[in-house]
Amino acid sequence: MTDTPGRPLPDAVVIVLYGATGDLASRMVLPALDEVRRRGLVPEHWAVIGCSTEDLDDARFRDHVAEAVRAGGAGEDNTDAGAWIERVRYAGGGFTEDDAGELPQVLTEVSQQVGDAAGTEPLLVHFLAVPPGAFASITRGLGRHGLAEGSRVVFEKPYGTSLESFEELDRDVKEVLSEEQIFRIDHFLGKEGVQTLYVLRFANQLFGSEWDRSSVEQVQIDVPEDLDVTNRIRFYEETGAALDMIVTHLFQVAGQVAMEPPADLRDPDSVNDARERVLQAFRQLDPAQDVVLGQFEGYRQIDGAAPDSTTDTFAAVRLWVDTERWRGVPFLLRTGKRMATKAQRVTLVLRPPFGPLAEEMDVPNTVQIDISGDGEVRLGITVKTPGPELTYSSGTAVLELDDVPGGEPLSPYASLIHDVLTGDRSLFTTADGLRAAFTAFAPLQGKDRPVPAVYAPGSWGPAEARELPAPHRWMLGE
Ligand SMILES: NC(=O)C1=CN([C@@H]2O[C@H](COP(=O)(O)OP(=O)(O)OC[C@H]3O[C@@H](n4cnc5c(N)ncnc54)[C@H](OP(=O)(O)O)[C@@H]3O)[C@@H](O)[C@H]2O)C=CC1
Ligand SMILES: O=C1O[C@H](COP(=O)(O)O)[C@@H](O)[C@H](O)[C@H]1O
Repeated sequence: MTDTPGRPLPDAVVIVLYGATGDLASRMVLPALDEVRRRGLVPEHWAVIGCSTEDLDDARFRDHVAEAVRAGGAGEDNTDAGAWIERVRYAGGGFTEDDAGELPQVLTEVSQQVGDAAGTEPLLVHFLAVPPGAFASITRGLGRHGLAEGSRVVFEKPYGTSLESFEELDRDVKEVLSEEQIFRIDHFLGKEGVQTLYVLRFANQLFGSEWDRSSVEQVQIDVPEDLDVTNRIRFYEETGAALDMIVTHLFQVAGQVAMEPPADLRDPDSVNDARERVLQAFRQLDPAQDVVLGQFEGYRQIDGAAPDSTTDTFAAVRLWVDTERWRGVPFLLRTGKRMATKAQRVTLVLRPPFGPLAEEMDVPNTVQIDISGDGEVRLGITVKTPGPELTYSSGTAVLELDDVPGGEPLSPYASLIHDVLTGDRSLFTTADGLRAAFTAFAPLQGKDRPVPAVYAPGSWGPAEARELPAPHRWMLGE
């Protein structure tokens, strides 16, 4: 078992996974539960209960878990997974305020077993991998059926889709839970590359001393995807790229880049506070100057899309962070579906050097952090071209994080689940942070929202988006 320094795992835990047969639970959460188990990041005494609407028995649900874990890529030698899966229980009938289904009975049995074995009452974790429309009803149910007290509750995204719906949901949730019990997931914050951002900055004077407007000309947070949306068209028609990615993931990553130094990096509240506080300095987006939306050609022909749909499948924005550190430095955020490539990169574009070479450098230095997969740090630097002449070449030095001695990257969901178990809230969004994010984003949900420009599938999005990073280009392409 591995505790976060200063943050022990509880002696015993029971995790209830709501929506246990759904897509997210099957593809992400169940494999991540096995990952934390394999890595020794769960207490000795732990159990999982799946809760969903489907009519299954324990045996059939265990088959489902085994298949999810196998498909999640645990590897051929994951033979001991059977031991925990054999203890998994299933509670059918769903769970709402009015009808708790089979859960109370199953939970009583499992808590008793785990508690007896551990000699202490287990911590109860509720993981809500259910459609957002069910968040409020399940939370009220936790209160009404006596399952809220002392528990931790994980909410999937989106926790609200506008400032108003966020406030309404948060009001409902807070009638039952305190802020300290609430863990709002943004899985981008669990990525190794995103977590390395502040360590890179605060542990290395080389970067820490330059992490402001005196050295950084612009910040790019670029997440192009080549994915299609055909299999998620209902969700996509209601959401679009900006709401799905910008106000959620990319704003949080921007907060991670832009935050002021936390008082104590080992204190989750202090880290969380620093990141979420800077969101309050995000200026409201200006749709006329700073936003380009796009829709890929052919989107409206997808079965399920409205023939006159104005849903955005691409969004690029120029965000301004009104703090002393970042005043005047554009944060350029871009994402879209069916683009030329799939990548996830944060780039700090540095100002030209002072001194004798200032006029000669036409390729800017960059600090790049790849936040996909296990993460990578890349330094775009200029060196003397080896040879007899004094000429210059730009190159990239790459550090893959899984090559770091002792490094064994965790997937984002495994990392965040471990944090829930230890009660570390540093990588979870707060109500104040989300309020600030939705406030900055609100102009994109009003009458001034731009009409999406059409772009060719497989491209870098609408041509208009090329202007946003001027005088530079999007570092990943076009
Ligand atoms: N899928 C993904 O890639 C991602 C999903 N998310 C978020 O994860 C959450 C789940 O999404 P996803 O897995 O795709 O959705 P799914 O529809 O695939 O799964 C949700 C499951 O929850 C069940 N459910 C609904 N209400 C209840 C209830 N009251 N009690 C117990 N179970 C219930 C549903 O049953 P039934 O079908 O019978 O209603 C369904 O099995 C959403 O908040 C989504 O926004 C976030 C990021 C990515
Ligand atoms: O939440 C979401 O994230 C994915 C990208 O996630 P990643 O695991 O590939 O980093 C995105 O494709 C999806 O539209 C969005 O809902």
